[in-house]
Amino acid sequence: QHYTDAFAQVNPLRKVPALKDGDFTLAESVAILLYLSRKYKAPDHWYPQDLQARARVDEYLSWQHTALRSCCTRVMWQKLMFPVAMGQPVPPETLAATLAELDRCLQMLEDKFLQDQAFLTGPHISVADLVAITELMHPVSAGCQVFESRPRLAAWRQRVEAAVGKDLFQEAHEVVLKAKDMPPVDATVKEKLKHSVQALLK
Ligand SMILES: N[C@@H](CCC(=O)N[C@@H](CS)C(=O)NCC(=O)O)C(=O)O
Repeated sequence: QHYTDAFAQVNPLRKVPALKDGDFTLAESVAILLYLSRKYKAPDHWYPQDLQARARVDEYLSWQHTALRSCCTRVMWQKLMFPVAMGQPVPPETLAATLAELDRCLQMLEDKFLQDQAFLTGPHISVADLVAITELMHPVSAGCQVFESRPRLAAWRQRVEAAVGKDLFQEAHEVVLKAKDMPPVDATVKEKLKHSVQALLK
């Protein structure tokens, strides 16, 4: 669907997510999240007005794109999507290097961001926690034990789930957690995806 002309009208980058609000269209997940939190005047803790509290959230959102998000996506593709959905084996040394990078990223997430706080950017949940938990569910869906040997991160995950509510938490991750059961993609889709996903093999 994201390769159709109709979708390109909404997001010429042909990526999801994309937002259409009346005549206004917007790409990029973080920009969409901040747009929605401002439009609906979400409670302050999600994206605080306070200069430095907001800067902490911005700091996380800037870091995650090239760090946690990048390696969680690559783990999911290398461990699950290439071998299972695309029928393309991944060299074991490539996967091993990506998993080692995930480990380093998780350590940074704990040491630099979470520290001894309740949430990633302080005592209250913010959009940073939402962005982080959704990324972490990608390696979880591929069978990685992200939380098992990390009690601080596991306790944070529980706090995020409690803060958003169990049902919403489950609903938000339902699709990604079912990725392992998806049938192999057909040849046409594989051909279309080929170019955009090859970079995830590095
Ligand atoms: N920086 C973008 C990345 C968007 C992105 O890469 N989306 C993926 C799904 S998570 C996608 O649309 N992949 C399909 C493709 O590349 O063909 C964001 O955060 O929204």
